[in-house]
Amino acid sequence: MDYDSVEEAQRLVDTLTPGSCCLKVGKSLFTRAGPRLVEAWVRDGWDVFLDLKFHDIPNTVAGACRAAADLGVWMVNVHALGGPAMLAAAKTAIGGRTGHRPLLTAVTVLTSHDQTTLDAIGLRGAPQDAVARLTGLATAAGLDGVVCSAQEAARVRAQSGDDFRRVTPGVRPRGSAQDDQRRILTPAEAMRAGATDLVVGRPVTRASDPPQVVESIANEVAITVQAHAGR
Ligand SMILES: O=c1ccn([C@@H]2O[C@H](COP(=O)(O)O)[C@@H](O)[C@H]2O)c(=O)[nH]1
Repeated sequence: MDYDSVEEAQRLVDTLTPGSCCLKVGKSLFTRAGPRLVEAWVRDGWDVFLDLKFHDIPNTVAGACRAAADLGVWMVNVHALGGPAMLAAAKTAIGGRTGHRPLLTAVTVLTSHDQTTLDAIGLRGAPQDAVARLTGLATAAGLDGVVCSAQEAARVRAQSGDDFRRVTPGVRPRGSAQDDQRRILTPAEAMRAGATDLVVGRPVTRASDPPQVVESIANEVAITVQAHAGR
């Protein structure tokens, strides 16, 4: 839901049904529309992924996670780069709740990053090695999964098990623009690689017929899952 206006976002939501997909609210729409829009979509039955990627001192991140959980969202995330103490604080804030408990995932290496970016910011090794290190931190802290590129999904599953979610942005249907993403796969490739949740933004939001693109991605995913089940 990376739209510049609530009206545009709501226009797309009105063409979709909960169950066909989830809604991801990130920094741009949240900064514009705030928590009331998230609450309204939750009330309407949507699973909302609040993608605010909290990254701060442990106490602040814990407070932000509690606030996100109070909105009733389905999933919330933090940056694994915040380190073990911050991840533990986020886990305690969410895991210690009675009642609604959102899934808690950690961003490993942004899908817009490649080797050149990691070298520039001083993150050691290849992107897949940094993803593995940060997945180790998220797993040790008891999180529900990580955000990574689908290119690393198989390795994350091997490292942390089937139940540990692999949430994958950087998904691009064949023929669509790569934009600023660097580590990408198609929906079918992402499913085959072991992604559990596909994140698709601009290929949908910038399409002339967004609901048609959502349907076509859902079909591609369903066909891939069926083919996999038949093996
Ligand atoms: O590593 C990451 C983590 C989050 N994102 C977010 O996902 C969407 C992707 O949008 P596209 O338009 O499909 O590129 C966007 O909201 C990012 O903030 C990510 O891309 N990579």
